[in-house]
Amino acid sequence: MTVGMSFNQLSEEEKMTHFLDRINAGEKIEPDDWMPEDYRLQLIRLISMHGISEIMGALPEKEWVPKAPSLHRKLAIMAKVQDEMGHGQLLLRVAEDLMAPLGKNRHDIMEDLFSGKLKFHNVFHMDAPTWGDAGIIAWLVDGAAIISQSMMLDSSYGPYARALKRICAEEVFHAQHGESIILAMAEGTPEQRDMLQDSLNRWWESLIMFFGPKSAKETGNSNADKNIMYKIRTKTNEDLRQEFFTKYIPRIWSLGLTIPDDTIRFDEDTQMWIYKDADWSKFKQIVSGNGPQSQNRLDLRRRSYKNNEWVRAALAAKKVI
Ligand SMILES: CC(C)(COP(=O)(O)OP(=O)(O)OC[C@H]1O[C@@H](n2cnc3c(N)ncnc32)[C@H](O)[C@@H]1OP(=O)(O)O)[C@@H](O)C(=O)NCCC(=O)NCCSC(=O)Cc1ccccc1
Repeated sequence: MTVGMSFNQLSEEEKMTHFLDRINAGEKIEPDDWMPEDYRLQLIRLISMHGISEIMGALPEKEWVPKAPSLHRKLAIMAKVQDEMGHGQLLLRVAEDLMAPLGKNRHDIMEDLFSGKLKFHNVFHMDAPTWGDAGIIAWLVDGAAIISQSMMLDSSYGPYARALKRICAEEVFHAQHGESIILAMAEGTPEQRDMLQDSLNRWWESLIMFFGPKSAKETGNSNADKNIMYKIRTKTNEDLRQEFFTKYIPRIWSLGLTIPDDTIRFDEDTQMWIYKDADWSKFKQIVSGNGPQSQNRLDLRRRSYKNNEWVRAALAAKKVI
């Protein structure tokens, strides 16, 4: 920047260069800083989806709170459900700050969820019919979430990076809770092992989908490519999926469980896992609200939002929110 010149006098191109210099130097962008519109929109897209997924993600395990097999398990799963809701609240606050200059707030996020404009993660549209599913969600879905979120701990957007520090620390506790359920079932009766294997079979394709489709790296124009350029994230969807395989496939095999994909293997030449890809047309259907539990869970969220209207009105009258 020329000495004596204020930031506002710069052309849009010069502002962009200044912004990219800042993020390339590892500086954090804060809510009141100048940011390109595209950066703001990418953050809103990612963080509002992440936040709402945490909230919708509490619902499959919430179903297991009354049915947990012991008091110890009930306390742990209840704490996890509360944590996930807390993560959602934290992230929606971050998204709200980004949306405020566009004249939007949390109500718009909820309306977008109810109208289907704002999608939530594929895994939370699925059934969780047995205790094995509760174990797989905590062990492998949280395990996948830790992998995808840890890559953003040093995200260029300060408020997101700071929120993720707390979220990732809590997700580690969740994954340990899941591992404990899985180990107990894997060492249990033949019926418990069968239940666990059934759950893994049911969840495997959803776990492949969790990281999103392979990004269109060639075009350089996918969300992942843009977000890598903006230093919001550091890895592509496929990098994350491969990391997940490397971490969890040996653990799954060591428990004597089988992965429902007889093509899966590590290729020494490419140092990549070869696997059967997910059905991405099915993924599109699921995330568009046509998964087995999509509408039930959306209805539950809709009802609770409506029932709590009076709380929001009371807080707004007191100017608390
Ligand atoms: C890496 C990725 C997952 C995907 O990369 P992106 O750059 O976003 O995507 P990309 O452009 O490659 O995809 C093209 C289109 O596909 C969409 N899409 C992609 N994947 C999914 C999907 N799985 N499900 C549904 N849609 C998906 C994507 O939005 C885009 O749609 P658009 O074109 O915009 O309409 C990213 O969202 C991320 O890092 N999120 C932050 C962390 C986070 O959200 N964590 C998880 C939740 S919390 C958790 O799990 C903890 C927990 C555990 C247990 C219980 C309770 C809670």
